[in-house]
Amino acid sequence: MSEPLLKLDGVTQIFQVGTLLSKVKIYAVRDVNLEVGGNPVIFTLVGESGSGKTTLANILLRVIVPTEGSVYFLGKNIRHYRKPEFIRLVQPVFQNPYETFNPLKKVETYFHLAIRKLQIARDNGCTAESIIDKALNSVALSWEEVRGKYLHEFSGGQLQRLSIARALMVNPVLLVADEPVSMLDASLRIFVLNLLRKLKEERQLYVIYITHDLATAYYISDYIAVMLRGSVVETGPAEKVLLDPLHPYTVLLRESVPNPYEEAKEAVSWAGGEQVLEIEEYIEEGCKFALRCAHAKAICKQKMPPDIPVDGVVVKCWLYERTLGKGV
Ligand SMILES: Nc1ncnc2c1ncn2[C@@H]1O[C@H](COP(=O)(O)OP(=O)(O)OP(=O)(O)O)[C@@H](O)[C@H]1O
Repeated sequence: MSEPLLKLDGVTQIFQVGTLLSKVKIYAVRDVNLEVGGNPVIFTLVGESGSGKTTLANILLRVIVPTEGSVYFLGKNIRHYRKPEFIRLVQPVFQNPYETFNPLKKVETYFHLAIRKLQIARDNGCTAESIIDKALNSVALSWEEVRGKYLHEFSGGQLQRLSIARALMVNPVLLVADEPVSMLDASLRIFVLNLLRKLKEERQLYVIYITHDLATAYYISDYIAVMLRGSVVETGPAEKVLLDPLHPYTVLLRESVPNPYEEAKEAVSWAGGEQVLEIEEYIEEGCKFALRCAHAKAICKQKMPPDIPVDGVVVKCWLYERTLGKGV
């Protein structure tokens, strides 16, 4: 693949918040530059509440057109894909599987609808049931187990597998999974995470995994991008970023997880405990961590650091400016 699968170039999303009399612009996502490519990977966006993960997911899924910047899929701006073409390439998996399916309709209705809308069976010369069965088998379910049943007849874990199966029916290249396991209990969480890994290996599927949970991020990710108040502060191979973090914010996060080898068992308490939206951190021009960082210098509060490559990782921090050959 010559072009990266996914490339984000200066992606920025500004929202207006506040009342009519005191409106402020916040950067929900700010100047995000990322590339996902090479062999199929699970690329995780991890961040506390309000860090911009869902906004970025919505941009990747074309639900939102970013205020600035562009997203390229296989070298082509995602805005230039026709809708059916884009749907076949990129599929979402949402947090709450109970909201994916209407309780008054049989779950199979959604599978048949997708087949009809996207003309999947006709293109492949297969029957609808065989396509549904194949997608269900990928998530360890079968047509027999699903036929004629309604939402209340499935567990949360089964429903999340069903929503993954529905996404798989079009044989997408990329899944954008926004907090897909946060509403499941621990054993089901591991099952669904392992399933995503299996799908990556067996179906050559790329996955953007979005989570606030550092432990599951460590468990599943090949690459990781740590988000804070709309900015990606550190990105690179997951082991490197999580075990040997460079950005002071990632260091703080890492210290807040008792033991990363406790695979996805522990709920992560974010640094600083309960998150309070610090509106100043969204609005300020400088680094989003400057107000809380022990290493902050004058420049940190004034100017957003650039993306600085350091030893296979990219870090947005003035501490590493010297590696750009300028000296701090
Ligand atoms: N439509 C909107 N209008 C105004 N502000 C918004 C809108 N959508 C998101 N925001 C704000 O943008 C910021 C980022 O929100 P976003 O939902 O992307 O973060 P998140 O990391 O996904 O958080 P969570 O994990 O809580 O869902 C937040 O301050 C949020 O309040």
